[in-house]
Amino acid sequence: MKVLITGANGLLGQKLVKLLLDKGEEVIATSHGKSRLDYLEQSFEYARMDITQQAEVLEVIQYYQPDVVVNTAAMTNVDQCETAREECRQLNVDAVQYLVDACRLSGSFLVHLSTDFIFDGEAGPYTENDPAKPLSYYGQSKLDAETIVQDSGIDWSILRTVLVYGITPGMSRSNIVLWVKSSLEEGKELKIVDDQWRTPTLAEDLAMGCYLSAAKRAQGIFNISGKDMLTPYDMAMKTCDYFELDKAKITKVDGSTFTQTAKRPPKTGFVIEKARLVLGYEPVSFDEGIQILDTQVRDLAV
Ligand SMILES: NC(=O)C1=CN([C@@H]2O[C@H](COP(=O)(O)OP(=O)(O)OC[C@H]3O[C@@H](n4cnc5c(N)ncnc54)[C@H](OP(=O)(O)O)[C@@H]3O)[C@@H](O)[C@H]2O)C=CC1
Ligand SMILES: Cc1cn([C@H]2C[C@H](O)[C@@H](COP(=O)(O)OP(=O)(O)O[C@H]3O[C@@H](C)C(=O)[C@@H](O)[C@H]3O)O2)c(=O)[nH]c1=O
Repeated sequence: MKVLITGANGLLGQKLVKLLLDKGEEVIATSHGKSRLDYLEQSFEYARMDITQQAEVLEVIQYYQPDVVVNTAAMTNVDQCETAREECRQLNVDAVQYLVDACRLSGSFLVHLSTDFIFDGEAGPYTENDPAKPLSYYGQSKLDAETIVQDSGIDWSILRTVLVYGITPGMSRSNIVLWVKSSLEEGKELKIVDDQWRTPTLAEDLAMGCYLSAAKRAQGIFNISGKDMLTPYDMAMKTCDYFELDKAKITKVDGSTFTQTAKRPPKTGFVIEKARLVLGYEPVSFDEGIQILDTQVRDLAV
């Protein structure tokens, strides 16, 4: 199948390009900047596509006529979304309408990425049928995008995920395992919350979820996350254990002392039985995920 990926320079984007190439699929990687994928050995197309530019979206998708479009691109800095709301809306909502309209013309199946932050975190872990009630503007933007996709009349799947971790070259943002590891290696002290609950997701598992839903053209909403319910403090302790870092540098705090611009849902996490049953999705444990990440850190350090 011919798959066009938006935001292909991102954490999920890079993992998905690699996975699809390893599977022998035809890949059109796109993003709004220049490619950060030239380390990959296999050949694939790269095209600039700023998804906030409607004409560009239409032109690129009409030109390539992909079987599947995977929309990974988004404004993913939750605190920045709270203050830069217009920019967040343009990228996380308006652009999704442009992608839907283009997919309708090309007949492409759309795989759209969404988040646990559409929930208020009062009743986690969540299934695909639970009512959404976002607390942040980021969460609201991702929920509005889901509505656009669900009301589109095209063929689509929405993959919701949680706290993605992993490593790729040229990352535009960090993630919990990496910033805990690098902060402690630099001798910094950390305050880490123990009152938020997540099912953290290895980027490779999320990429596999995208591949499975695309290959099966599986219609509907699927929870694609890790399987361990942990707090950020638990994750930090596990990171310290694995990388033999100094736990004394980490202070356990809660939301009363650790304030973030955007309100976080306290307990999310996903029930992933539907993805297991319909897609054959099976994630690694958080401990296995750290091991996988470590081998990649070593490879990148070489
Ligand atoms: N990371 C997480 O913890 C979670 C992520 N998700 C969702 O998963 C998806 C992927 O997340 P993740 O890979 O971590 O995100 P990243 O932030 O790593 O990647 C997003 C990519 O989108 C690109 N981008 C930004 N603006 C545009 C634009 N105008 N046109 C095209 N591309 C653009 C960015 O480019 P550049 O690198 O140049 O800035 C970036 O590479 C997102 O939809 C996110 O909402 C859901 C739950 C958790
Ligand atoms: C930086 C920092 C974070 N934390 C906690 C807060 C947070 O819950 C957790 C992860 O921190 P972050 O700010 O990276 O995570 P956050 O922005 O909450 O990550 C979110 O990203 C978007 C894209 C999503 O869709 C969500 O699913 C979720 O993954 O670690 C601390 O406890 N101490 C710290 O110093």
